[in-house]
Amino acid sequence: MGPGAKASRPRSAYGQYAGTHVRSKSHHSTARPATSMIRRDEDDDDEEERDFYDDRMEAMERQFSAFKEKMETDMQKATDQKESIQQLQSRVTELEAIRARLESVNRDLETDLKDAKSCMKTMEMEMEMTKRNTAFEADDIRRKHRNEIEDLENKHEKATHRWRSEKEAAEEKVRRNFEAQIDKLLKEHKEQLDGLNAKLSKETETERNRQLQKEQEVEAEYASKLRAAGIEADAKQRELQLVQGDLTNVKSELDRERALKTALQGQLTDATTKNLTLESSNTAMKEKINFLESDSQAQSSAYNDLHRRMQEAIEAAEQAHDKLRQEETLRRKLFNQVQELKGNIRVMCRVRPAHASESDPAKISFPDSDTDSKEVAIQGPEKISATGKDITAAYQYSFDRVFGPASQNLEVFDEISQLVQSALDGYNVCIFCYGQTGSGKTYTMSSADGMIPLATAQIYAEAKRLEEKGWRYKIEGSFIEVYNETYNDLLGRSEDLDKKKVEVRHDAAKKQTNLENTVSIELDGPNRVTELLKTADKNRTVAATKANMRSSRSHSVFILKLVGTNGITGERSEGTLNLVDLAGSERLEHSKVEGARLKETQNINKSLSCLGDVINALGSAKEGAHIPYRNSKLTYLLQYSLGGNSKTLMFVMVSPLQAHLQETVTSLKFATKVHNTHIGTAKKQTKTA
Ligand SMILES: Nc1ncnc2c1ncn2[C@@H]1O[C@H](COP(=O)(O)OP(=O)(O)OP(=O)(O)O)[C@@H](O)[C@H]1O
Repeated sequence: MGPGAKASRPRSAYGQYAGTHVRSKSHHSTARPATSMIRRDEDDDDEEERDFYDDRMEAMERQFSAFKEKMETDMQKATDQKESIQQLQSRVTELEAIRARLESVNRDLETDLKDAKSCMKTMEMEMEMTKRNTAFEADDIRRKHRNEIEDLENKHEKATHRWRSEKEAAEEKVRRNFEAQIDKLLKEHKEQLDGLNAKLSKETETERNRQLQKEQEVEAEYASKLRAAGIEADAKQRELQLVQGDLTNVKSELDRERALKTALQGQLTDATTKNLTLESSNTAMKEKINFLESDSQAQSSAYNDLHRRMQEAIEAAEQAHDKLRQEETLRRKLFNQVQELKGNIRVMCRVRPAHASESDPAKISFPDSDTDSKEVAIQGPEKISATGKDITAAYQYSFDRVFGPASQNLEVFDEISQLVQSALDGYNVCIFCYGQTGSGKTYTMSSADGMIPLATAQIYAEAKRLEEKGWRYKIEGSFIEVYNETYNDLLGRSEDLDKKKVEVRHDAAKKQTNLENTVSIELDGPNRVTELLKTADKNRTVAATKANMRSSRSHSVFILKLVGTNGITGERSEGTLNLVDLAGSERLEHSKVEGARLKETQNINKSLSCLGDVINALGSAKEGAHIPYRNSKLTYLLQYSLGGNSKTLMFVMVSPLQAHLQETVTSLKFATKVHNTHIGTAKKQTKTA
């Protein structure tokens, strides 16, 4: 910097140092010659300049040391920060390691959770199975008890019968003994009586003789005494008084004798009375014997009468049986007429109860539950229009019968028991449950007190009752699953599921369906049904592990073939009872599923819509018109159980939840369509041999 710039240089830039400035260098300056003013001025300028530079240097040094100090402090700080960064980095590394460890633990836990969940699922399934098995076992035990009670009752009846015949034999024996005893007693009594009579007459005779002898002796004595007295009267006057005294004595003795005689006569009278009493008791005894003899005659005549009346009763019973048989035939005819009047396709609706865990129930009401129980009303979600009006949609449906959430399976069965009776009478009957997954189809059909166990129990009881009317029934059961448009035998080996080809053949002439490659079990006792259901359930469980939710995605058809023959009237009837648990009816959108699930969904939608088509065609078609049974495996299997020659009942099952409202309305609409269908008259499969 030049000296010229000095005047304009702002010192204020260094002003901060000005107050503290120590001019040590300026004092150190050499003395200037006082002779030359110019030179002195120049020296002054130099000095000033030097001062200035000194000041600057000092300031710079101070700045430098301050800067150095600051640098050192900053360096220190930087070192500290580096250290703390390093510490933080090592902490971060530690935390990273912990996080990695925790993540792996988390992954392990998730795997465990998954395992536990699948374990829980398996356990739930096992529990369900155990529950069902327990229910079936309870049924077994109940039936076993019932059989045991029947056995005991039979035994009791036999024992009573034996006891009665033993009692009769014992009575007969006692009667005979009694008669023999009476005979013996009478004999003894007669002998006694004869002995007594003989003894009495002998005693009487002896006594009479003794009296007579005594009288004669007394008379002889008296006569001799009289004679002696008469002879001696004259001679012995004085002796007269003695004799008179003697006479008095004799008289008194005579009186005594007479009294004795009277006493003896009294005794004789007594003996005669006794004899008479004995004779009268003898007569009474004889009368009694006669009475007893006449009683046994009366008894044998009563027996003959009874025998005759029994024969008459047997004949009357035979006639009554004949009449009963005729009435049974008439009953079947009338029963069928009633069924026809009710229509050959009936629709009933059942709303299941909500579980404790289910909230948000739909608004479902039963307007005529106190009277006919045929209506169900559903209210849609609440909506208010732009003008503020309540425009909540309300739907009302009417069916042959509506069951509310409180209804029990037994109550439901009451309504279908007539159709089960029809199957025994030779009709083809098809009862199916329709509704979305979880709406209660399986509960209604296959639970321990569901339609399948109750229907088979009724069939057994009814078949037994009809035995006395000459009917003998052969009952055969099969259980078929329709999954992905293929048939599976639920009574076959579980290894054969989805492998063994089950064939369905129709005999158009006999209007019968025959299954090939399937196991059909002859149900010769109620326990066999339980076994059958257990096998089917086991196979369904195996199938469920192959495809999740398979039971909801497949149709199951329980088929009972009932062939009855009447040995007396020569009648024969062949009926079939089909109990169908349909796959869940909810319409899954194809776009939302893929792969195996898509195929399942397509097949379910196809078979359910085919069922609707078949019912629709049956309702509208003329005789002989084409019915599209072949369009799905389900309708093909049920060909002869849907339509002209059969009676059909559809249960539309309804979930009580608001979340399922849309599906509920769809199901109820479908059911209404079916309800409005009128199918032709059913024909009974009866032949006369
Ligand atoms: N009437 C009822 N009373 C009591 N519980 C019922 C009733 N109906 C159904 N449930 C219960 O509701 C649940 C679903 O019923 P269920 O399994 O029968 O439905 P689903 O329609 O057969 O379903 P999926 O199509 O999956 O087979 C089950 O836990 C069942 O026990």
